[in-house]
Parts: sequence; structure tokens; C-alpha cells
Amino acid sequence: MTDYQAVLDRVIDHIEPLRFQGKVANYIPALAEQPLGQFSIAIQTTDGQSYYAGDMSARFTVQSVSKVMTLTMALQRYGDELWQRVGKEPSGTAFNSLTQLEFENGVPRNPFINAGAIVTCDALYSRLGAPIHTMLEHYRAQSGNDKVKINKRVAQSEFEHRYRNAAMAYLMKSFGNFNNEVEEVLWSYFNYCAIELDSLELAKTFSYLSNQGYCQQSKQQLLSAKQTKQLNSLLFTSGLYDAAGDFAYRVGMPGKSGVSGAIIAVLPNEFTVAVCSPGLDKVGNSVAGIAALEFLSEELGTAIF
Ligand SMILES: NC(=O)CC[C@H](N)C(=O)O
Repeated sequence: MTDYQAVLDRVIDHIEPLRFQGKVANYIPALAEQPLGQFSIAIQTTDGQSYYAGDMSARFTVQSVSKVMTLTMALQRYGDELWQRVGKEPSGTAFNSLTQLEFENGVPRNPFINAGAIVTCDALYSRLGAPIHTMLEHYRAQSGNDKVKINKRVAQSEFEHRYRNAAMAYLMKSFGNFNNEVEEVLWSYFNYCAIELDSLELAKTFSYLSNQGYCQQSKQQLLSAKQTKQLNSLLFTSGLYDAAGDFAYRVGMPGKSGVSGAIIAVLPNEFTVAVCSPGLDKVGNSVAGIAALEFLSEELGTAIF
């Protein structure tokens, strides 16, 4: 049996020289306060075991990792119909790029860039009575912590600085690819991004991705095995924006990152791993986080290839 705990302990030594590298996201004041140097990592295995190392008292907002849950919930309600409104191709551009959206007539390349996530939020908004509450309940049930909260200061601050995301949403509306009030959908999107977890809760929340769509905490089949495979494939090609190819090469697992420094990665039928360290590289991915996942996959010798 793999000694995951020993590997995670070695991860901590490995990333030590990198903890203070990169820059904390500073596009909103509430995120800029995250302490550079913080690091935590957790694994939730498909046989229900939890392992963790680093500063587990650190709580962080999920940011773009939330796009995976939004997509999951939209797929539950729309199935393949959703792909009429958002594509499945890697973007090769920054997560908040506007130009591609104009060229491609308001249909975002994939659900993990901001425009794609926002249009997915719009689809979900049409089908949920209380979108923010419903989302929070999902995280609570799936993370196994019924006290999970939204960091309202982060959500509010994102909303106050929403201009670029609002521009994307209005552009999509001008192309007829947006059904609800832009400001209301953006408020839900920012609240989803501002859900606050620790690394183990994050690994548990997304454990269904390694477990053929079944969540052991909430005891729900969230997606079919086929949909889970499809979602993991999309994460592999697009989960890390314009660095997706580099991440695939170094880590060999599907993954999703966020500007808080959180990253999840999935080894199907084995485990979901979550890491958080706020120092970001130029494209907005955690420096120590990616290094940790690269080291983990080398040490375990079990990437998907
Ligand atoms: N890459 C990210 O994590 C971006 C999420 C952030 N809340 C935004 O919309 O700008």
C-alpha cells in the first residue's frame, strides 16, 4: 500500500525553498492580504482515507476551482445541451481574456476561463431558486463540514471590481448568449468563488472526480461515470488556462487552479489532491502548489500515463 503520509511529508521539504516565491493576487484588497508562504496539501482517497500536511489551519477562498462545481451542477441539469453555450477547447489565452470572446461570437472556448464559467453560472441561475444557498449546501455536504462559509468581504470586493468580468458577460449578452440579469449572475459567480475551505475540505469536495462521480461525504452520485471522465478530460486540456499544457506535462493529472493559490488534481480511481499556497506565477497559478503536485506524481509514480 502507498504510504501517502510519508510522501506528503516529503512534499513539505521539497517545496520549502519555493514557499515565498511568486506574488499573492492583488487585484482586490481582500485577496492581497493572504500571507505569502502559507502552504497546505491534502489527499482524499477513493477508499475514504484522508492525509494532509502543512498548515491545515489555513482557510482560503476556492476562486476558480469553483468553476468545476458550477460545471458539475450545470451538467446535472442540462447534460450535453450545455455545450451549445460554451465550448470544450483549450483557450491558449489568459483566464480573463476578452478578445477571443469577440472573435468567437460570444461563445466562450471552455467552462474554465472566466467567460465560460460566467455563462455556465447564467445557465445554472435559470434552474436554481436560491443559487448561492444551494451552492453553499453542496460544499457543506461534500466537504463534510456543515459550517463552511462564504467570505463575504472577498465576494463584495470582487463585485466592486467586477468591470472586466462584467464586460465579458455583457458581450455575451450582446450575442444572445446570456439569459439573466448580468449583475445578479455575477453576484452569484463571485459568491461561488468566495467559498472558504481548508485543503482537506477542498480535496473531499472534489473527491467525486476521482470516484466515478460518487461523493462519499454527501452520498450522492453527482455525475455519471461517463460525465466524470469527460469532465476530467476537459480539466486536463483546459483546467490551468494557458498553462494547461505545461501542467499536463509536469503533473500528468487533470487539475484546476484558482487565484487564491488553490489547485486540485485528480488521479482517477485513486485520489483527489488539493493544495494551497498563495504565491502565484505570471499566469496566476500557485508556484509551490504546482511544484508540489509535480513532486507528488513523481514520487508516487502514478500519473494517469
Ligand atoms: N482565476 C481565478 O481564480 C479568477 C477568479 C476570480 N474570482 C475572477 O473572477 O477574476
